[in-house]
Amino acid sequence: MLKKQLVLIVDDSPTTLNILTSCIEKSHKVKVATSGVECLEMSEQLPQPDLILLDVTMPNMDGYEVCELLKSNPLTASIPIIFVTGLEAEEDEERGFLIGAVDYITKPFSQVIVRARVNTHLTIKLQQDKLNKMAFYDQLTGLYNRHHLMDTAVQKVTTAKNNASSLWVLMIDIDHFKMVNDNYGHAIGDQVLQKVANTLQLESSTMDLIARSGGEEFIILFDSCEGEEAVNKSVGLLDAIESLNPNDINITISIGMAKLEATDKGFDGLLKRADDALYEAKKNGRNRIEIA
Ligand SMILES: Nc1nc2c(ncn2[C@@H]2O[C@H](COP(=O)(O)OP(=O)(O)OP(=O)(O)O)[C@@H](O)[C@H]2O)c(=O)[nH]1
Repeated sequence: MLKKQLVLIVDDSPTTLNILTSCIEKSHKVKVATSGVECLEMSEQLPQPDLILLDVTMPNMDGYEVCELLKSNPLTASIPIIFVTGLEAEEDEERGFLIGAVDYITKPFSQVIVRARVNTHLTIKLQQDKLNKMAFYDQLTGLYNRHHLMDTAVQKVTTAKNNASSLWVLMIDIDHFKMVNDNYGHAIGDQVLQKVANTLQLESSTMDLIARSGGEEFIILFDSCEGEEAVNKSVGLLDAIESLNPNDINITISIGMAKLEATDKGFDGLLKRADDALYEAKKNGRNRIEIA
């Protein structure tokens, strides 16, 4: 069964809150906020709302200001907002759309219309979330995919160069993975990939960016991490996989590491050095780390 989506209703009038809640609470989860400040706080809290019904005229901070703040915050920018308001002039409605609302409902409202519009925008949000998931994440392991990693890596290179901070790239490849498929079958191979991915994620810090770049290959970016620390972290990954024994199969990985240099113009050269180092690690016997 589909998980119920969450709607945050924001209004300083308890009567309006009650009517709107009764309109939609049968089909959706509902939370309420009675001020703009409360709305901003609740919008960042997990689980985040899938949709916000926002009153315009409220004391202290009006709905337009709340909407602008939500849209300028990367954590809340993608939450759709419907204004529900007594202001019915065309300029008011235009202003609502111009600052990023997806819809505008004027009071007194029809419950049927509110329900229909809420359902429409929740459906769009659900589809948008699914598309984002497919665009950014690897289906088998749940890690980021190569496409997302490449986009993010370019930004990280720019940030590291501007701040003169360090950035490391690790290319990781499971050793002799073809034998796992050949000996145990593709389905077990998939389970091994999932367990390796999970371990790499658990062993890394939340700041590290981990992606499955294809097949049995992974890429990790270490941000603001100096040489000795980066090497220690890589050794930790190597050891964790060696002792994992997924499905009672002895698995090891090889790692190629490279550090961003002042001469690097973008991410490609850095990635190529990590790839060359990985090739050396394979050539020199596997289950080992080589640094470019
Ligand atoms: N089960 C499974 N296997 C995959 C997947 N993607 C790629 N592979 C397999 O991964 C294997 C990679 O084999 P190779 O490139 O020869 O490398 P290897 O056997 O790991 O050998 P080295 O890298 O040299 O240590 C191939 O058998 C691919 O079919 C996947 O999503 N699931």
